[in-house]
Amino acid sequence: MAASVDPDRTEWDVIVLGGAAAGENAAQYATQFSGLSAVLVEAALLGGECSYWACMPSKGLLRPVELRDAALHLPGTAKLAEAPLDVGEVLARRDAIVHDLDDTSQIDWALGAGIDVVRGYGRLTGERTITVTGRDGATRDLTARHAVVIDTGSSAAIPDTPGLRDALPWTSHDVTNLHEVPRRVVIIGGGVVACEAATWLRGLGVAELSVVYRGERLLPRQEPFAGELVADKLRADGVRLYANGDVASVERPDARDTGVGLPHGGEVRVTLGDGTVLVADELVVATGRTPNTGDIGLDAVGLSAGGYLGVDDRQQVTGVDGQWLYAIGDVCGKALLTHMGKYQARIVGEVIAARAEGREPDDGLSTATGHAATPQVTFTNPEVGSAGLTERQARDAGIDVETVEYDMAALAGTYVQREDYAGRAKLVLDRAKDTIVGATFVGPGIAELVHSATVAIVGKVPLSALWHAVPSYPTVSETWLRLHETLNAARRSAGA
Ligand SMILES: Cc1cc2nc3c(=O)[nH]c(=O)nc-3n(C[C@H](O)[C@H](O)[C@H](O)COP(=O)(O)OP(=O)(O)OC[C@H]3O[C@@H](n4cnc5c(N)ncnc54)[C@H](O)[C@@H]3O)c2cc1C
Ligand SMILES: NC(=O)c1ccc[n+]([C@@H]2O[C@H](COP(=O)([O-])OP(=O)(O)OC[C@H]3O[C@@H](n4cnc5c(N)ncnc54)[C@H](O)[C@@H]3O)[C@@H](O)[C@H]2O)c1
Repeated sequence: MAASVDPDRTEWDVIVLGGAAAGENAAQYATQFSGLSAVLVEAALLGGECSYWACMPSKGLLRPVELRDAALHLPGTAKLAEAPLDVGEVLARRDAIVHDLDDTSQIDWALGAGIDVVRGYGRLTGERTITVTGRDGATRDLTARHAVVIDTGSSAAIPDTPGLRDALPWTSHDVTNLHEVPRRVVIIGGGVVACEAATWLRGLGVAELSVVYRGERLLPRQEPFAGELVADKLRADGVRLYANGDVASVERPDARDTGVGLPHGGEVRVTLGDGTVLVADELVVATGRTPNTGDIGLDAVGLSAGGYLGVDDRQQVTGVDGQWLYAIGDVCGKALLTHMGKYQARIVGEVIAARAEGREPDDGLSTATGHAATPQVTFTNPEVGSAGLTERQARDAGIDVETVEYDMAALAGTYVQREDYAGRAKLVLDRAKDTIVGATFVGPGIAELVHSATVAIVGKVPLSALWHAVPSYPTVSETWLRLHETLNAARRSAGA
């Protein structure tokens, strides 16, 4: 189908509400071999959070910080790295990475792929129908012949702490698109966003940085040692960590909306539950996400607004008859990660194409297998990479668990990287099947190691077969060999 942006067109085979990367993939997979037509309805920038406000700018800010830290800890480059980062250049590269918040290249991609784009805010109005409101307030009614896919994503959640909203704190949008580096910053939250943001803010020169979070540990969804190793490094870099830190109130007398990434007013005072007062020039809220389902017309199709959308393994929304409504990405709450949203999109696109032809999709068109191995890399220093289940999750799932851990600092492959390498690996095994159900690696430069674990988990490769997968010397992948040897030794001594 030729691309068109015909302003009078009202009907397509597939409507995707929300044009993030996942939505783009769903439209592509639904149309590419089927002859179906699709339109993306996008209220802001085509490409969504990841391209402009999340994954891409954050990784662009983290890379120079990581590189300088690695150089500082290697004889021969340490002196070269003593100079602080060139903040102007780092921010300019970040701006290039987010295309100066211009989505022309993504629009060109969509139209080139034969996918239409309608700009505006869409709401369901009934079965397979959406009303889009443009920036000028004009409305347009769209109908889908076969399917509607919801990809409206999520937004930063702001807790109901007294004074917090009125203080106009930075969210992930501001901290990834910062234009000034404040001298003193308080971050509320201890998850992925907080830990990554603390890493780049300190690296870019924030002089006083405090992180206040609920619970004992950073990165609470990971194996406990992950948060501990990240905390050790943040502390060593001068970041103050407030575990079990409840924020009682926030005061900022002259909060002002100065624009994205600029300080939103003057000094801010953050009072913790134990009476500690932290004074800063900016406050960052990183306490989780809220699905964007509050105002997308869910009541028109019999669903409640505000929560995550329940879906089955074909990403079809549960509680709606007729096999026409699907949801992908953050909005379905399965895994708030770009690559998992795009995986769901690939499956959903093919499911829609099959059903449009009148056939039920084959069993392989299910997101169950991929989700059982969900990989994630947190780009802190050290990096935290994981796939599948933690030990806790595996035990809760009733699996007969066996675990093995290894200190990655003992590898030749990590010693050549830096003298002070600190890292740890852990495998979670299903004892009965002798297969891996979870893996965690923590250390500088482990990001690319994660996919080997994902392959082992998805392929259900027995350990006896993995033993013959020989890692190159001297690489970080030799972690696999040492984990095998450690496990064999433990099994032998248990047997003896
Ligand atoms: C700081 C940060 C860093 C991150 N880093 C990573 C990372 O490194 N790797 C990773 O895998 N994940 C990362 N994530 C998570 C990742 O950004 C999200 O999982 C991903 O963006 C979710 O994509 P999505 O498809 O759900 O939609 P979103 O990216 O949330 O986009 C939804 C789109 O829908 C549009 N929209 C919403 N409602 C409507 C409507 N009613 N009508 C029309 N359009 C609408 C919005 O304008 C938006 O463009 C990060 C998140 C944050 C906050
Ligand atoms: N590299 C990546 O893959 C990457 C990077 C960033 C974000 N993400 C995704 O984005 C999602 C959102 O990340 P996030 O860090 O915002 O959320 P999160 O749910 O991962 O972490 C929230 C943190 O805030 C703490 N918290 C919650 N309420 C609090 C309060 N009132 N006071 C103090 N602490 C409080 C929690 O204890 C937790 O530590 C994650 O699920 C993650 O998958 C991924």
